[in-house]
Amino acid sequence: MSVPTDAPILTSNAMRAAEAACATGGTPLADLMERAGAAVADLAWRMAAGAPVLILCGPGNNGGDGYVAARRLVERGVRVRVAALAEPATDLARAARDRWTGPVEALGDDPAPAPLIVDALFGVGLSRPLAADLAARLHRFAGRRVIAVDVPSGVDADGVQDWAPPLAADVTLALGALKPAHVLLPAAVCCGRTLLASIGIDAGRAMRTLPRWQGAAPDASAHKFRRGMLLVRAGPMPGAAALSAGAALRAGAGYVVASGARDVPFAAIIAEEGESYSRRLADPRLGAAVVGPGYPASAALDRDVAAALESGKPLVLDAAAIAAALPGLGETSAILTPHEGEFARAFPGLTGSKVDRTRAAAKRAGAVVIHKGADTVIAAPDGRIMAAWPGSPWLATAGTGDVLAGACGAMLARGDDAFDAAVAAVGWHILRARAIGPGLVADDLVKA
Ligand SMILES: NC(=O)C1=CN([C@@H]2O[C@H](COP(=O)(O)OP(=O)(O)OC[C@H]3O[C@@H](n4cnc5c(N)ncnc54)[C@H](OP(=O)(O)O)[C@@H]3O)[C@@H](O)[C@H]2O)[C@@H](O)CC1
Ligand SMILES: [K+]
Repeated sequence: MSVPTDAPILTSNAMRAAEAACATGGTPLADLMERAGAAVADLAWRMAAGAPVLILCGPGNNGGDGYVAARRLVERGVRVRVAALAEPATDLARAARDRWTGPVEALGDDPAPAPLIVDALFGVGLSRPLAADLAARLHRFAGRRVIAVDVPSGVDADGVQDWAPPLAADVTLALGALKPAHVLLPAAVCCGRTLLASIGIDAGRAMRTLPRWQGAAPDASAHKFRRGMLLVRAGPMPGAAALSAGAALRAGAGYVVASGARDVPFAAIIAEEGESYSRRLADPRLGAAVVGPGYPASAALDRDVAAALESGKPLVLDAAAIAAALPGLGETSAILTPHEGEFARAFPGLTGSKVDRTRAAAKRAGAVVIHKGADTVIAAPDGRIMAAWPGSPWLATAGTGDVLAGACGAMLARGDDAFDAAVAAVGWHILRARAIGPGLVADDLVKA
């Protein structure tokens, strides 16, 4: 499973607007469909490696792409069958159908398979779940190699509904831009490897996939305070704060103080017990503070969060500290790192896809939100969105959230914009997890 890095993502409405803008700009929609079909044909030609191909065409423009691909494949000498679910229902799809001169089978009850199936039944126009009888017909192709055109038919491209597609894809070719379904569970796993054919659409940069993480080396004149001084506050489970502090050092912070922690992973971390927390918060060299790892809701947490807010420093707020801080967050530059349960408690009443909900939460809080999970989404209050699918399945283990909070702190402490800091921290976290791989425990992310 993979998606292209730093690639645009559009909802189906935004996709239609981008299409319309293309048409207004002088590129007829038929040209877009021709480019889409050609890209599908090119991929199918490579994947088929000489074997026959069966193209399943739906009634809309997704089916239109299928007819174009069929014509292009035959031009390249591939044996192609086309099976249609219904007559084309759009002018564009009809025109594409008319230019396909081969036979069109009905997609009946017992369709003969082929080594490679191209699923061009439904794309962003799906408006309801697939009928059970169609799903049963498609199940018969299970085990064949499948290319999904734009999205696997049956998934909600916007990622709002969790409809399951009957036929998961080996490769999904997204057209124009990725859609939320390519980067959100449960649909993302059904897409297999997602590729993008940009087909000349201007998709903008507001919503994207994570860029490849490139840790810039500190500049030659860097010293420890310029690289960022971070304060991590420990609660009743100080091991969590120790992980955060260790991660912050690993992620590039120059100087890390763990207030209230005893056993820290590196001698370079200043572990302080006693009453120095407020004094440390007032240190003019301090770049950022982390509160929340290993710190359940309590009066003590409320006091520590209030002191952190009072300091005016950029903050990373994790776990119970998120709900504790929200009422007083104001203009504070902050990164909030909730997992699904914490998100639901901190931001009740939000609807839509994980992208929609995270965007709304960031706006409501006036802070950057990292909505953690296997399909992590990062949102800024100004509408920027970054999707981190696929992360690493090995990150689903205790303590990795504490590590992420520390990495966020390191990036914030060096003066990054909060969204850029969150993106860099998530990228760093995933890259390290992938490098370690099977059997990862959170300590490895810090120590390895
Ligand atoms: N974006 C771009 O730039 C480009 C986009 N292109 C392509 O166009 C695709 C979008 O095309 P699209 O809008 O025509 O919708 P599409 O997904 O083919 O389906 C709509 C049809 O399905 C029907 N229908 C819906 N649900 C159903 C159900 N459960 N069961 C049965 N029927 C159902 C629906 O009928 P209705 O809902 O009215 O009953 C309608 O007839 C896009 O994904 C990409 O592949 C490229 O060609 C070029 C450039
Ligand atoms: K499809």
